[in-house]
Amino acid sequence: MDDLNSYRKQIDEADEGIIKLIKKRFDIVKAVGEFKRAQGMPLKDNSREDALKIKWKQMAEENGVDGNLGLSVITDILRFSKEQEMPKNENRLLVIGYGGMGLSIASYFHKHNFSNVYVTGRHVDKMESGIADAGCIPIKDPSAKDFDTIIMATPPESVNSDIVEGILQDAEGKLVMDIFSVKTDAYKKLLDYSKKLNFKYVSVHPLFGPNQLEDIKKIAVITDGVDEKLLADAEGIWSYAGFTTIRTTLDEHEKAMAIVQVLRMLDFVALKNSIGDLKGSLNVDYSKLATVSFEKVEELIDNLSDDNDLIHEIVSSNRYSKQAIEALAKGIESIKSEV
Ligand SMILES: C=C(O[C@@H]1C=C(C(=O)O)C=C[C@H]1O)C(=O)O
Repeated sequence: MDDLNSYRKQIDEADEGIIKLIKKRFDIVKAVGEFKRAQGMPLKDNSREDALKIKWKQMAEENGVDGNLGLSVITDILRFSKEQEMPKNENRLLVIGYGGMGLSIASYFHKHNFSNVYVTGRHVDKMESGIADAGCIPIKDPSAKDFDTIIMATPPESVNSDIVEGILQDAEGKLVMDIFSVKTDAYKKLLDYSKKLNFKYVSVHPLFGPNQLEDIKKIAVITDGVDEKLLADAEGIWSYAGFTTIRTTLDEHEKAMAIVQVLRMLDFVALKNSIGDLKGSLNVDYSKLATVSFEKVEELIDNLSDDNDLIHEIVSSNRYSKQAIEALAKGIESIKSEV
């Protein structure tokens, strides 16, 4: 037993050494960050990062450690390293809406260098602990005057609600962004408001769901009628936190969503219905023999079919939905003739 304790003591010492060296590395990275900012250089340097990854893999192997472990350690270090380099962003963000997307986005901003992230909503008092757990500040009856940027993480129909109207009344000169997945009625209404109330309006669409923020964080930014300076300001907010922004026109977004959202949703609904039908007519319990791939597909279908309102909203508001339905029907027809 004494031997085990003595080994563990040595392991603990080695671990402490690792942490201390990581801290030493972060301190140097911070200094690099200050140097680069003073020089006006970009903080991230992809070629240096690639070279480090190759070097760490080699170094690990030369020291009898699995090269993949070396690679995975430096990849993690680099991820945190850039956060060390970034100074806190003092932009005062107000997120309206504490649903899945609102809270995920607010918490992501908080975790990635934004120090002032406030969240509001109709029953914000009931959500105070959830919002605080996400590192953000719950606020009741906020005034837009106290913020720089307002992100509307609410359903599109909220543009007609007293709470949103109340906040926007005071938003003159502020940057307002919605994250609606369909850019039709609510988008037009916000556009009208922005002209009447003189706020800066940029419409964006996160191309991920509330539980997917650790993966790819792509955000579509609608460019129609937005000048370059305002576009850059809006993109700057997202990219500071590590989101990737993608410029698109309203029409290109609609067309792409006819495939990415409408076609996929209809296809899944059709698949769900036909799985049910075939299960009935064959009278088989297929689930016990389901493959991993099938289970993945079923999970996607289940996630989607929980949200009939969303499907309805997306399908009914996209002006290319009819074409998507025709394409789907044609796709099935062509299978029939091939088989
Ligand atoms: C510290 C630097 O800045 C960033 C952080 C790096 C690191 O942690 O090693 C490497 C490249 C940059 O993305 C640098 O350029 O050396």
